[in-house]
Order: sequence, then C-alpha cells, then structure tokens
Amino acid sequence: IQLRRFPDDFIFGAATAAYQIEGGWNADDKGENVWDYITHNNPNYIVDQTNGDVAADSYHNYKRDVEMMRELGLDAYRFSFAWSRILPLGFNNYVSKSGIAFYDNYINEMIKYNITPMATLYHWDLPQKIQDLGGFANPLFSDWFEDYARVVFEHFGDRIKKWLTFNEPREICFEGYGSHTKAPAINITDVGTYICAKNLVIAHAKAYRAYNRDYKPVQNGECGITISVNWFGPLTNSTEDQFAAEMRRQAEWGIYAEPIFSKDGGFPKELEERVATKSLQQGYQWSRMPSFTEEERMFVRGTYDFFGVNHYTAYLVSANEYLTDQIEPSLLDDVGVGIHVPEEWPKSASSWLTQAPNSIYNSLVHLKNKYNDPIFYITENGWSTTPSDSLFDEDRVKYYRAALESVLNAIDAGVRIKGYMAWSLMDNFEWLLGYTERFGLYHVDFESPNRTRTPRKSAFVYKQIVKSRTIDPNYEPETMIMTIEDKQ
Ligand SMILES: CCCCCCCCCCCCC/C=C/[C@@H](O)[C@@H](N)CO[C@@H]1O[C@H](CO)[C@H](O)[C@H](O)[C@H]1O
Repeated sequence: IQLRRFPDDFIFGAATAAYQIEGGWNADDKGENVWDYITHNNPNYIVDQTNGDVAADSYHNYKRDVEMMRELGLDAYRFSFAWSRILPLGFNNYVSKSGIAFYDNYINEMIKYNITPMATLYHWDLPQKIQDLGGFANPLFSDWFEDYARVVFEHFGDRIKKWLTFNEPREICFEGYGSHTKAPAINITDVGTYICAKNLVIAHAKAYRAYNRDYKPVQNGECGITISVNWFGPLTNSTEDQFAAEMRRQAEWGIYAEPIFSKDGGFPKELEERVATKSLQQGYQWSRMPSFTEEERMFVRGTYDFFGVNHYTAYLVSANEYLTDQIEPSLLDDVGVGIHVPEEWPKSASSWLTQAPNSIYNSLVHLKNKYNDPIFYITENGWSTTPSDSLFDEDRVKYYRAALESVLNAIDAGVRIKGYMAWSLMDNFEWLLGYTERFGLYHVDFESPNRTRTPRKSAFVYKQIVKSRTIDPNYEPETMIMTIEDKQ
C-alpha cells in the first residue's frame, strides 16, 4: 500500500513542562510557586504524596534530554519556562541570573543540534506570591504577566521563534479556580472559572501585543496560545444532543478560544446567556460570567499567529442521558449535560483518557470552520500507562499511530496543521496523580540518583515516523538499543 506522507515542512516534536520535569525547586534563588506550596503544605493533595522537587531532574540532566531529542530525530521541542525561576519575586524588579543561565544553556544545546525550541511562558506554576495576591482573579494579573513575558522575550527571543503564552486555560481556570483538581485549588465554583477566564485572555492579549509591537519586528517569531481541545460530539443526531454538545464545547474550550479566535470576540453567546439567566434565578444581581467592555473585546480579538491544540480524547454528550449531580452554582451545572464514553474505546491508565476514533480530525475540522481556518500546531497528544507496565508499550504505539493517521485525515481535509508534539518526551510528575501515571516515550527511573531515562518501544516507533514522515503500521524495531543518527 502507498503510505500517506506528512508535508516536508511539518515539524515533529515532543513536549514537557517545567514543574513536571525540572526539579531544582529551590536551586539557586528560585522562588516558590503554587505547586511547591501545595505539595509541601498539603502532601495528601497528591495521590502518592510526591512532588516535583526533583522530578526528572532536568535542571541537571538537560544535556541528556537534548540527547534524547537527537535520538528521536526531533525537529522541535516544546518546553515551558518557570516564572519563579526567572523572576523569583514574581515581579520584574529582580531577574535571576542563574535562572536565565539555565534556560540559556538548555536552549543553546537544542539550537546546537538544530532542534527548534517551542516555548510556553506559563504551564501552571504561578509564583506563590502572585497567588497570595489572588493570582488570575486579580485584575492586575495581566500587567504582571506582560512584565514577565517581556523579560523572557528580551532574553531568549533571539533564539525562540515559536511562543505560546498559556498552556490549557481550562485546566488553569476551571480546575484551579472553579474546582480543586489543580493548584491552587481555589474551588470557588460560582465565579472562579469565569473571572479567571476573562483575566487570562486579557493577559494573553497583553503578552501577544507586546511581542507583536516590540519584539516581532526584530526577532521575527510567532506567538499563539495552547488550549485543551478534546472532542465533545453529540450522543445522537437529535437537535437537543447537538445543542448539548455545543454547550459543553463552549464550557470546555469556547470560553477561552472565542475571545481570541472568533470574528466578534467576547465569550460564547449561548453560554453567556445561560449563565446570565441562571445567575439572576440564583439571586445574583449580575451575571456570574463577567462581560468584556468594547475596548477589552477588541483588544483580545485576533491576538494569535496560530492556534495551539492539546488533544487527547473524546466524549459523547447527551441532553437527557448520563446526567450526574453537579455542584450548584458551577460551570458544569450551568451547562447541565450528560457525558458518555463507549465501553469499546480502549482505556489508558488515566480515568479521563480513552482512545476515541478520529478525534483529532473531528476537533480540528470543527475549529477550522468555526475560527476562519487558522494555522494549528498539536502541542500535546499522548497516552498513559502505569509504572509497572513493560517497556513494550503496545497500547501507546497503537494510540500514536491512530492519532497521527487522524492528523493526516485533517491535513487531507484542508486543515493547516504545521506540527505535532508528542506528550511526553519522558515520564514526569503527573500533577495530582504524582508518579502513578506515565506518559513518556522514555521511561524515567525516579528511584535512581540520575533519573535514568530508557526508551520505550513507542520511542522507536515515533522515531521511525519522524524519519520516514509516514506511518508504517507494520514497523517493528529490530532492537531496543537507541542510537543517534545523522539527519539527512
Ligand atoms: C472514561 C471515564 C470518563 C468519565 C467522564 C468524565 C467527563 C470528563 C469530561 C472532560 C474532562 C476532560 C479532562 C481532560 C483533560 C486533559 O485534556 C488535560 N488535563 C491534558 O492536560 C495535559 O495533560 C498531560 C497529561 O495529563 C500533562 O499533564 C500536561 O501537563 C497537561 O498540559
């Protein structure tokens, strides 16, 4: 059979995030962040009572990390900056020399081997001091974020040409402020998600506009945001289920995407109306979802060069079936739909992650049509196994092959996807699940002093895909010994 080929300019990479791999939590003058704080003060918050104090110790192992990128033949690597390593006091009155030096060394090592760095400014590790001031709920947050972004653009923009402001606003706002499943676990269910969402997209826009105006003319890079876009399709073709699915999509990612990527800007209309109506019924004198002023709406709208998508899975949505009790008032109560996952979709080690058919295609074609055909990067996609699973991770191999076939389907449908980052280069601290779920192409031995990294079978399969630019369903690695090959 003729295998389909990825375009020549398509970039293959892998992704990680600072708190999940770096360790060095108090190295040199690094400041405390919300994950340091919550794991140290409330260890039972994490299922195995662990933390990211050492993690994969990339703070000391970064050269080995780049060696792994070379082994896989990656074109690109997505990583994040730790705000409190760059600005230990949260604000830009003091910039850490050792923090800058660490990222200089890391980036230079990538560049030396022709690996394109893609950098996320913020992957969930807010300086605790800024959290003490209310974090994303403080209207001044956007100014502090812009200050931080400028420091990073200034120091690293000569080498970094692909920027992401935030990783996954849903997980920051809904899980961190409207619920308690991510730090800082504020759990103010009525307004937490919505206030955070508004301040976050304004912060994104300030950083984007700062880059566009003051750095892009010289540095020539591009800037986007990464949104968690899992697919929420209707359980049946009924009008009710189709509307239910749309409401859930608006709640999951529309509230962050619409203000930036839509023609008109502002929050999604149907959800905005629903929250306003329910708020009045619940005795509030105002909508729990804040509105944008005209000036804010225009300021945020259009602030992107590309759309970063983290995609993992799909769910089926019903208006009347599979309904579960929700806290009232809350985002999920506002939406009020049922979720179903078919039994036949293969299960991972994570409760939320199954292998759903063609879900990248479904998500991207939907986004292309809704938001006027932007350029996309898949900035995360991956599969979890348990710590005791073998290095022969057949399920992960199947998942990656199916996901990349779905990317090709989307490309064939005219979606402008320019790259794909596998989550993750290596095992790491999986937030509330600690080290009990593993997403790495490389296994990490968290008991060994050097945090020894060993490639799984999926690493060899991904390497073959990157090298050949095709997905051979029958490829089997001949050996589990990894080497570095010269790129042609
Ligand atoms: C099979 C049972 C289903 C139960 C039904 C529950 C309904 C849940 C509805 C939506 C839940 C979506 C949760 C999805 C989350 C992920 O997309 C998101 N957390 C991914 O974030 C990235 O995850 C990586 C691996 O978890 C990594 O940790 C990274 O840092 C994150 O950016």
